[in-house]
Amino acid sequence: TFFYPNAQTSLIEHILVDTHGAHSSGFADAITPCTNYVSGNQSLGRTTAAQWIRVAFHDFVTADVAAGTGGLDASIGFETLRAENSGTAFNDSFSFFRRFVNPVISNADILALSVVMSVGNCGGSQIPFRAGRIDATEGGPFGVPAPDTDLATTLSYFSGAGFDQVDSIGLTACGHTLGSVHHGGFPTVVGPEAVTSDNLAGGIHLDSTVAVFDPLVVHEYLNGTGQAGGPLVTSFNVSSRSDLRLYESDNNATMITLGNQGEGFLSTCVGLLKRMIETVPSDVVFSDVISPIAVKPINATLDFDAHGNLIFTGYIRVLTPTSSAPPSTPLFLNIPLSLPVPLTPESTPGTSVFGSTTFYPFSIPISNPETLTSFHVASQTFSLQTSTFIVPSLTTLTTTSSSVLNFTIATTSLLAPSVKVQAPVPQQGTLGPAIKTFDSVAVNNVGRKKGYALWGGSVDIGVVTGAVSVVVLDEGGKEVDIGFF
Ligand code: HEM
Repeated sequence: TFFYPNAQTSLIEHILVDTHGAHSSGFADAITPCTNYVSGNQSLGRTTAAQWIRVAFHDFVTADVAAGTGGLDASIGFETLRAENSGTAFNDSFSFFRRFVNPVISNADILALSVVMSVGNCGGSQIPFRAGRIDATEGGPFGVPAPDTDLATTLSYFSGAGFDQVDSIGLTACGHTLGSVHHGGFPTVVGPEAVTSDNLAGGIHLDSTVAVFDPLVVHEYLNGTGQAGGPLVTSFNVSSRSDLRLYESDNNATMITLGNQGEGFLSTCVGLLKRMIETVPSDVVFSDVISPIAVKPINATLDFDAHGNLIFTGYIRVLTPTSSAPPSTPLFLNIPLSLPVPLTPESTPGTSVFGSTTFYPFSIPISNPETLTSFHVASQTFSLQTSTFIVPSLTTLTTTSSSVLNFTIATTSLLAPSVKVQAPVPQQGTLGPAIKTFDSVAVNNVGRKKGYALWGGSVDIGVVTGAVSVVVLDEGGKEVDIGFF
């Protein structure tokens, strides 16, 4: 499959941009509307968008930036039984994230992306997202501030993660614009009187707009209006007033500054939350920022149709910003030595905070694959290779409890291709999957078709939690083609 600009960016951009309507990834369903609780009954009074941000905070704050360890590495998945990680948020989130983890999207990247998505889809501004986080294989150190943690200890936890007092106040205010403190999990902060028939976990909102990422928490705290900063300011239990201690620690100077920023608070939060999700172990190499792609080939690949003919198939997705009119001129796909192929859009668009998306399916017969070195659409050129491809119609992953992958690869070369298969699989101690790699998978010649040699192989993977990748490598170990099943 031809991924633009590469598999990791393309698949993450899909989660970020294809949020609603046609071809959505399903990720944003969990936080749509932003009051939604995806892991249980709506009457519990829990909200998924808020949970995701809190989970990322707990993963981050035990970082040791001086040592270059910890941070956003999904170690939190192994730490859910710790008292400092009280509440259902951690297992709720990882159970939902699980199916989105694959060989090019780590648990930690999904967790970081969940922050970007909660903030960006619930009223906040877009946090630039970079990929490449590496998952921890075990729990990390303790050190998450709790409601009864004293100020000095709280500040020392933040400082270990690279955040000074001003940063810590700002980050906490940004986090506490969404969600609640629940009696279920925090009975020493919120009393049993919060529990009602439509609020069974007894959540008291941190500000009056529980599901809107806005500056209200700061204003309500400063003015004593609405939720007055929330239960961590107002708790009946003085020792549980951790937000009050933190906010007052510089005589409210930082909170007043944040209040004076008005909507500018949202940019402050982008900066702080970006730093939070980019606090990672020192061996992480980040990708470029993954931004919405205007003209995007999707699932573009060579394949054989039902009659055994070679086709070039897939979609072109065109993203139209909310402010502009949808594309009106017909779109053409140009391939070398052929007439332009007019593309007809699907009737259902996709929608997102970035605008609307129009999907143009294509399936073009190819008689001279050696000339298909690039294709052009909407004045953009995409280069590709056609000497080796994983054949989608001849590749299957059985989705019974134990999965078997049967794949077929087409090559112009008569040498057997070198194949690596990777699969997300369950692991002990966390709901986050681990990636299992099958190197140098055996292949057999299974015939010829349209000038290609066909190679078949099979991998008995066992339990699989998400998309499995097949990678064809050249002699130098460089990726020639990759497909997901
Ligand atoms: C002194 C530091 C902090 C303390 C002691 C603290 C403590 C807490 C507690 C006890 C809850 C209630 C959880 C529940 O009932 O489910 C909570 C909720 C929350 N916290 Fe913090 N927090 C701190 C800083 C932060 C930071 C820096 C962020 C993120 C940037 C954050 C994000 C959240 C969010 C989004 C919620 C709502 C969760 C939900 O509704 O499920 N917190 N916090």
